[in-house]
Amino acid sequence: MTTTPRGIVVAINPSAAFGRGSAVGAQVVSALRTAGLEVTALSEPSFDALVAATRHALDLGTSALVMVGGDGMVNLGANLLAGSSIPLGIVPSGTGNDTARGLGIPLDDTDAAIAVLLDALTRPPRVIDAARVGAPGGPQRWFVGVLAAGFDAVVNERANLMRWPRGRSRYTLALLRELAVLRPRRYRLVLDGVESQTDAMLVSVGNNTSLGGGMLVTPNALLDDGLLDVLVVQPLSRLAFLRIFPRVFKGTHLTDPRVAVHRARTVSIDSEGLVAYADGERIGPLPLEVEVVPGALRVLAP
Ligand SMILES: Nc1ncnc2c1ncn2[C@@H]1O[C@H](COP(=O)(O)OP(=O)(O)OP(=O)(O)O)[C@@H](O)[C@H]1O
Repeated sequence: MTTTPRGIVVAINPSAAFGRGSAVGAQVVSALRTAGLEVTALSEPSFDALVAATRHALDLGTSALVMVGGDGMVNLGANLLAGSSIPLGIVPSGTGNDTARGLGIPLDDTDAAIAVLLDALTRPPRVIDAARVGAPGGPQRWFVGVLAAGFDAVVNERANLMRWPRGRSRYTLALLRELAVLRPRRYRLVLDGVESQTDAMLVSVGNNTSLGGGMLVTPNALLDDGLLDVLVVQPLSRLAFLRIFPRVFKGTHLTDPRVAVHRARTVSIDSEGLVAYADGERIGPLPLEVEVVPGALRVLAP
């Protein structure tokens, strides 16, 4: 199939939010066609097939790439488009949708998200930062939202290993299981070249504000300030951790003296036996190096 530069590519994750993505995808394609756009709709049986199909469609030329899915799909879009002039659109249909949330795209109203997308297509795209992450000397990949390298990453790894239950309760169950064995970990952090060793419960690196479906770990992060917000939560008893944890949903945990946020352009993180996640996707074991690239991404957002 050919795509004229005026055309738009829509990549759909049919399995997003445990199957919601398929219906949302059809709705998006139909609405964009009704609005007069030439749409190349891509939905494949596997993630790898979708990556290949999307790459091919981008090679043929497009005026925008719209991802229908959750943060994992946005992460794919960012990895395909960072550094290019093609804008990334998002119609959220995932579980967490934290990138869309931070960009101000409607989350639970597909018609409203489509209206925002169509409106954004009439204006120059918004320019935001993206972050590059990789093992020292290894290949790098992009993320837009938050990199988790503490207790939250441990919960994510645990939830991914579970086959049951479906939906968000999987994360709740994983959270409860990991809370039972909660302990601080020793970290080596290098922020803009300044090294420190610290014990911490949570270390997150935010380009955006939230992860896990609205947990505002780095509530003051700005998508266009050329900086990363690095959250460090000092060792806490299980009880103290449980008291602070609900406050993360409102971002009010920052007032606790055991919680600090540092700002940096480059961050290296190391801690033994930890696997990091970014945009909800598994990145890999620490050590990792993160670097913000100002203005790397164009997005179709309010
Ligand atoms: N057919 C498919 N097409 C695309 N992705 C797929 C497919 N099947 C499974 N996936 C998986 O879906 C993941 C991305 O999911 P996505 O982020 O879109 O939704 P989610 O996980 O429900 O939401 P969120 O990431 O916001 O919590 C990919 O990592 C990929 O492995």
